Amino acid sequence: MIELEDIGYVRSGVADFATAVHFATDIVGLELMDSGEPGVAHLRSDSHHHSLSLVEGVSGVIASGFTLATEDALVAAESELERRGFRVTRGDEKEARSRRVAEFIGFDDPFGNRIELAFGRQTISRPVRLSRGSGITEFGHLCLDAPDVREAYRFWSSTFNARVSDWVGDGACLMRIDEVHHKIAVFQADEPGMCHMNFQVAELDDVFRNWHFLVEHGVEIEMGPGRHPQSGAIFLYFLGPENFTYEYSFGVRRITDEAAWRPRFFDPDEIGAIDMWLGPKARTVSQPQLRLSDPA
Ligand SMILES: CC(C)c1ccc(C(=O)O)c(O)c1O
Ligand SMILES: [Fe+2]
Repeated sequence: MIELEDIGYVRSGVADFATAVHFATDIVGLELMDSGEPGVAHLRSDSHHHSLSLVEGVSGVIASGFTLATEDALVAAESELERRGFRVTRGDEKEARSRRVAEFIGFDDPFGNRIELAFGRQTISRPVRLSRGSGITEFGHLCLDAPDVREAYRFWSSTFNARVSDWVGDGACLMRIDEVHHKIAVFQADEPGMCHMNFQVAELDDVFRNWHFLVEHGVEIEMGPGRHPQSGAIFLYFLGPENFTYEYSFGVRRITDEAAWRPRFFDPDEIGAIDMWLGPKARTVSQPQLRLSDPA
């Protein structure tokens, strides 16, 4: 069993680099860090150097990064994954530098999502300088696509310390690795990919201020504002360039009594299964418009 310390970063390829960087900064509000690498933009949301990297090239998610607590844990994880039959590669110095980590390994999960495990992620002491007043406080969670969500849960819970917090039918599984209701989610989709990347905001008002801002700037709102019955968070999903879905949310539940928590099963065909406010795009999970990464 490999103990994930935290979620770390998303690395995503973008064909139109300038447009994607403009969106991540001026629209989403992330801080653009000086990467020192042409064609790579690091976007900061919290005390870490970055949580999103945009890499000029082929469009689509490159990897999802997680942190481990120690170098020994990384070495042990490498052996453990190899023992389980995964082909593990170790990042070289240049690649580690680009991720602002000391060391990392990478492998493909059983569905084709590239996963990286890192040790020694860089912390920045000065406060974040958000590009606009979006109220972002941290990278909240990432949601991966997989064709079989139950199978994905089996992978995450048997390989890592991921525990299911809630299910939405067979369509979505929300998993925690610490007290936060979920930091990893899996959403049913035919292909591997990134369903969405979530950023927490400081107050409820930020969700609504951001909503107005996004609408005024012609950004496609995919769902919300609404409230998830699972984490209890007020959410807003919107579509960035190259089909990259962002989510802002506020007020995610913390599971403080680990022994007492029982995962709940929400029926995707039930009204309000993922939005207690019954917003137009969120009546049921089985509706095709909830394919967050595919707005068509
Ligand atoms: C619809 C997706 C998978 C979803 C469902 C529930 C929550 C939550 O409770 O916060 C999410 O963040 C989601 O992204
Ligand atoms: Fe989410």
